[in-house]
Amino acid sequence: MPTILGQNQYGKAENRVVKITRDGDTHHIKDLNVSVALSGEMDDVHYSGSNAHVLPTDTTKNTVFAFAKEHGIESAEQFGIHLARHFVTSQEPIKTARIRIEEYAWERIATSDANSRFIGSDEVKHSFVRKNQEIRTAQITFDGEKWQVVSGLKDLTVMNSTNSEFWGYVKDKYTTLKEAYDRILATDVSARWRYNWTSDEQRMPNWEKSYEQARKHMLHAFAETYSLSLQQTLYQMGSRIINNRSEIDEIRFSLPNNHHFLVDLEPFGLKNDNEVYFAADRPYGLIEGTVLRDGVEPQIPVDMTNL
Ligand SMILES: O=c1[nH]c(=O)c2[nH]c(=O)[nH]c2[nH]1
Repeated sequence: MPTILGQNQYGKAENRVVKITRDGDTHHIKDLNVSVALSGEMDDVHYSGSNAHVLPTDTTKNTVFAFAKEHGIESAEQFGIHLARHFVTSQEPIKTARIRIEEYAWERIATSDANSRFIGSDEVKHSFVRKNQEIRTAQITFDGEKWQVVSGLKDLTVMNSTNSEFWGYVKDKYTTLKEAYDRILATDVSARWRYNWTSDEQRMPNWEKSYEQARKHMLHAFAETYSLSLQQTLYQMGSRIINNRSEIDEIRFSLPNNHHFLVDLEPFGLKNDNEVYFAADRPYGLIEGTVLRDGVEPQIPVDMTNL
């Protein structure tokens, strides 16, 4: 045969499942985008078209919705673990399941405003505004023995309006950038972190707490680092998480440097004393890197933070 089949996987991508949990008249929302990718003994379907090993992608979609009802959605990670375990243990030919999840967060609309027409009503218990700050991500992979859980977030937009400098860099004949001793540092954080939990189902991390803590540590490190480069800030954010969270061994960041250029106001006879900036959307610097616990092998793919 002149050709052979290489890596392959299949499943239903982007199942948008919204689960409302009713606790009396107080409701809770979980809003997920779930992508299923299965792989295993799938040579025949590719070579001859025999579907004998193929669980339809349509079934994987139905399973996502049925599991939301049967198991509930405690956390993105826990939900992904249920799904991955189900596909690998219920279907002989399926050897590995990878579940990718994006979670969109919602928060209750606060109605403490004295003028609110909702005061005294039940509205606050079932009215939500989508938190547009960040999207939470989770990827769960199970091969029948070992688990790999990589959680993360994207589009977490942050800015320091001072405490950032950039100078002392290489200058060649094309360099025009002026050294900055007080600049804006802004980025949209995309991060993926890997848990060292791989097998003992009795000792799973607390996924919700771990996410909140990882997010908190990266934000605190961003705010507290007096930055000489975004690269330095990246390392501080990662090492703060590794040092404070023993369940996390590796974290990878993709950080666009959202440039803010001082606007020349001289033509209008005005002095710009680091007050008025042009926020450029492109091109942007792109600073990416992994921070690891010492002695640990990296496993998060280089491109994963761009998903
Ligand atoms: O924090 C930065 N890192 C760079 O590598 C870089 N390069 C550049 O032009 N501006 C910046 N800023």
